[in-house]
Amino acid sequence: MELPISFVERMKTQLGSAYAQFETALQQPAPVSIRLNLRKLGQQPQLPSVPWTDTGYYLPERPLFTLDPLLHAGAYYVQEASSMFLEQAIRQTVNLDQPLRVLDLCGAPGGKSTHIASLLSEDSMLVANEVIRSRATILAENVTKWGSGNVLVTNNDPRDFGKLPDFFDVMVVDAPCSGEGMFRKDLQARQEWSEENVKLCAQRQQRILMDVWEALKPGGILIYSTCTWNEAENESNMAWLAEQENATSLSLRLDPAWGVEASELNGMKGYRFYPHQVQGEGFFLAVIRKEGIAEALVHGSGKKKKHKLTPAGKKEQALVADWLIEPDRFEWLQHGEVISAIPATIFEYADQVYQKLYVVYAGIEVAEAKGKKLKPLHALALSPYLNKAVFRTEELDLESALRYLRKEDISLEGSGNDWVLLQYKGLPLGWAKQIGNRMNNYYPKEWRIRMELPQTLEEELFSLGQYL
Ligand SMILES: C[S@@+](CC[C@H](N)C(=O)[O-])C[C@H]1O[C@@H](n2cnc3c(N)ncnc32)[C@H](O)[C@@H]1O
Repeated sequence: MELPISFVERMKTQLGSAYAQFETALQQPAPVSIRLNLRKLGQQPQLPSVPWTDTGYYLPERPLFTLDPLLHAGAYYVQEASSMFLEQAIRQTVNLDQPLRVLDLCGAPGGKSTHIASLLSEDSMLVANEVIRSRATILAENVTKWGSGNVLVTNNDPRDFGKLPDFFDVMVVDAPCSGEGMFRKDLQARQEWSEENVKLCAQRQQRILMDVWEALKPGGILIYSTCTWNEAENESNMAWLAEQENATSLSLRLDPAWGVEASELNGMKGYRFYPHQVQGEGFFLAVIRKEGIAEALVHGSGKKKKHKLTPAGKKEQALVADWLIEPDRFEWLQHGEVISAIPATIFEYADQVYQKLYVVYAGIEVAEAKGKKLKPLHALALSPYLNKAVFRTEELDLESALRYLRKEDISLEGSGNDWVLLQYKGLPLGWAKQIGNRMNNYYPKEWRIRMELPQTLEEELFSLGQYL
């Protein structure tokens, strides 16, 4: 692997005698890891676990993930292991038992957003943001598959968050960076790297931090991370932030067996991941507290306010309410023909987000109402709040599941005129509609598997199911 010369020089200075081990590790294949969605999968797989998270596992090799229906069902997320350290940062510095408002500023494709969503209580709200429109769509897709009802996906520039001063209890800024930690996986990262680019990245990160700082509550927690090793984009940026603003660095407890390295610059602490010390890619994380006293969270002010979110019509609501388990936990909303549900406990805050930002997706999109016709939406199928009891459900084998996910015609015994929930290994994949003896495939076109199926389909090609 060809590494940029000035990168090598700098890493030699940074790592000293450990440089040779570091370079050897960079020649090895990157480990493959996944993080489970416990709302969907109860069992622990028979796989070695990622030590700093409760839900991360290493796989022996990189399988054909695309051909695992369980991935499309949102049962797990393919995520690089070091990044799962975010869980330690959150668990050790945030009280997760209280309702929180959390922002994941640089969210796409959704590794950290889905992880945060799994850690938060159901009364908390996560705003998963991505500035690039096409990437915000991918983020919304992954958040929808994950199925948490309390996430809003937004498509805004960091500076737009200034319109929500002192709003968030926790902010995660997983900043765009020079990507040195991805060198062994990503040829483009190696080719695009330059000292000049490192400087530009560091400046952009400072701008991003300044833009969102105002939206963090006094006493709130900012978690900053990158997948690069140079000091300019990491510790120096934290020290710079502490010079500009009233910010304190927080320490995390480390288990020495993890191999994570603690660093410090001007009193600002950071945590570094090197491939010769951990089973994961390059990563840096730091936790900062904005000084000041946070006010207690009160849900709703009691005053009548003009809301941007429109309640669903009583008639429509009555027709679809039993499509969710615990329908009373939700506020039912209508936007054009789409009826959706959002946890009542986050309604007021979600409305404030709608007033100020561009929301791409929110809560659970339940149904489309066209005149008297109601169509269940894909997000409902993927939501753990779906009330399966009110729908006809059919279990698919691997081949039919993959054909369904490719949006091909599938045939099932039956007749009538019914919405049918299709499942694989007990997990919903999406909807089909029986019309007479025909079955119409309602899998979202833009999400379909485009890859041709191999001649013989064996579960070992990959299904997480083989490890359960
Ligand atoms: C490291 S990636 C985020 C990965 C994501 N957090 C995850 O875990 O899946 C950084 C993201 O920042 C976005 N980004 C690029 N420029 C940005 C900017 N100026 N402000 C905010 N985000 C930006 C990129 O589009 C990219 O999605």
